[in-house]
Amino acid sequence: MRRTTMTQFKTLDDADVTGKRVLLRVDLNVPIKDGEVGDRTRIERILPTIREIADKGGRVILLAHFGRPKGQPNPEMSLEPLAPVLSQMLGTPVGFADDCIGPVAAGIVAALKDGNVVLLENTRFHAGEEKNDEEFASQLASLGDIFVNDAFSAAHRAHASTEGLARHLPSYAGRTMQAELEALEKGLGNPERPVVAVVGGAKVSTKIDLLSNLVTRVDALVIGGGMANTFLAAQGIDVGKSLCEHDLADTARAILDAAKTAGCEIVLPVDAVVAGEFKAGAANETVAVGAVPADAMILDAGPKTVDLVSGWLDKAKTLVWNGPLGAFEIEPFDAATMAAARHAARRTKAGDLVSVAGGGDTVAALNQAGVADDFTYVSTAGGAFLEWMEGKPLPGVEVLKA
Ligand SMILES: Nc1ncnc2c1ncn2[C@@H]1O[C@H](COP(=O)(O)OP(=O)(O)O)[C@@H](O)[C@H]1O
Ligand SMILES: O=C(OP(=O)(O)O)[C@H](O)COP(=O)(O)O
Repeated sequence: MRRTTMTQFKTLDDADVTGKRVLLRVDLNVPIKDGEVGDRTRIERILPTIREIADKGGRVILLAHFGRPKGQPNPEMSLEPLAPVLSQMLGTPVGFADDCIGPVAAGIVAALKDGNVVLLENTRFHAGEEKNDEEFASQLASLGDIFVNDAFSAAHRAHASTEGLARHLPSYAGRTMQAELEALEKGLGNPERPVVAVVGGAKVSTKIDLLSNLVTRVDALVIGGGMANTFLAAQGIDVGKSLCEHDLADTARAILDAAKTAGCEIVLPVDAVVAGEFKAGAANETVAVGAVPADAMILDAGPKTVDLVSGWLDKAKTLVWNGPLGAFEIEPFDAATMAAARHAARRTKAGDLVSVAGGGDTVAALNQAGVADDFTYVSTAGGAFLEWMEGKPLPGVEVLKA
């Protein structure tokens, strides 16, 4: 189906971290529910790298983004609440600096002792992060002696803390970065057909372009969640107030054409659970996709769609899944995602399916269904995982090879 040769970058095995200031890029873009961290998988996965560096006497300076604050400080997207969570999970104090560059960051880094850990504020509070600005990258670089990237799930972004920084400092892959690439290669390097991809979720504009390539690599593509609404609308179906990117209608139609050319079956919802508000327990009804009321929004796939998806999961030998089929965080709109997760898990346990799923919310959904351990592999990455599958070079990985 793809792919690159295995890892040609340096790892922590090659790094001398003792007494060094180690800028460690991690992905703390975790689901937050009622002000609390929901699913902790992304944090759990970075603990071994943090511990290894700290145990070897390195000074760990954590860099991460949260949400999409568009280059401006935004208290709602502060990483500060993550510091006590990290501290509790690591079993060691984790300091916090409320800026990732400048005197505040420099001061807290200068005070670090060997084995200490500090978290710096959201890198995306500076416009230079997403622009991969040289000056911003060099300001980050001035805080460290070496750079370790353990954020595979952000490796598809050519940002200052995922890509630019690696051109300023000696750079290494962290243990999670290494493990993700090895596991994906093992699970999907040479997949058994039919390969069925399921793509849902809410990040429509950033993921839709990937689909035109994905359809050339898989036998069927199930489109669900918010992503499906854009495709339904592109076919002239009224989706009411649903999450939908109407200006991507042409892109959606081009993907449908590309799928036809490639012989990839596209599976779209045939029915939907709709509600007037995005709220747990909101009054809802199940309707055919052609009958969504103008003042309602699609929040889940309906039972006929669930049957359709199950049928494709039965045909599949390999499943690649990113993005939930509905707003699974709020009941009862979790039904389709839970049903598909459990169905795929059953087939995997029976030895009939290789199932690889990824994405912050997708992992949370699998944990909510209680089946994450039954999947062949669960990646922390969503968009990066899909881009890896397409064979697209990931900037955050490529720069480590340079
Ligand atoms: N029909 C829908 N309407 C609104 N939001 C949806 C819908 N279906 C799924 N979602 C939302 O998609 C989000 C996950 O999307 P995304 O970030 O793309 O996935 P991942 O993090 O797994 O890559 C969830 O918060 C979920 O509530
Ligand atoms: O959560 C992430 O991606 P994902 O939702 O595709 O898994 C990563 O942290 C990247 O975030 P971004 O899509 O805002 O660049």
